[in-house]
Amino acid sequence: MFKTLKVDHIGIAVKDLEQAKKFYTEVLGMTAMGEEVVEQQKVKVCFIPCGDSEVELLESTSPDGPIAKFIEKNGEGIQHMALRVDNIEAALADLKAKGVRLIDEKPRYGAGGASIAFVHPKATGGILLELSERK
Ligand SMILES: C[C@H](C(=O)O)C(=O)SCCNC(=O)CCNC(=O)[C@H](O)C(C)(C)COP(=O)(O)OP(=O)(O)OC[C@H]1O[C@@H](n2cnc3c(N)ncnc32)[C@H](O)[C@@H]1OP(=O)(O)O
Ligand SMILES: [Co+2]
Repeated sequence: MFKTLKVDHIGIAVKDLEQAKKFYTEVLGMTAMGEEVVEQQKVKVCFIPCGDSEVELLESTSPDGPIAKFIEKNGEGIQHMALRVDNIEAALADLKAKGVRLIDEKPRYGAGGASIAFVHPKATGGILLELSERK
């Protein structure tokens, strides 16, 4: 069994992280945390905490990365939603047993050392869903 605990973050695809950050810090007065490059996902990310959740700004590090492809097709905007789960292995096994279309059958490295896995938008009613377990 697994539990879905909260909205961990909302992932926003941006062309220029530095530029995008300014709205949240200068206009909204939020505090941006450090940046991290997640090679496997071909992204540079920056988290901006907001209460119990976070805004995740994502800039592609490669023209063939998922964020670059998303922006090419849709322009900048919300690219995924991440839900925090207490046990990602159990969650993936449960969703697989229910026949849910998974992008990742095994957890992968996520920013800040999280274990993450993506569920296909076709299985969720149109949202790219990230499951995230933080130790
Ligand atoms: C590291 C950090 C972290 O938090 O730790 C992250 O978040 S990394 C975040 C970046 N990494 C990821 O996003 C990895 C998971 N993403 C992926 O594997 C891929 O982006 C993907 C499989 C969702 C889509 O790949 P693709 O663009 O080549 O596929 P297609 O363009 O053919 O899209 C297939 C169908 O899904 C829809 N679709 C594609 N992307 C999205 C999206 N972000 N939200 C909602 N729907 C989407 C398309 O409109 C299409 O629907 P229709 O057929 O009706 O037109
Ligand atoms: Co994310």
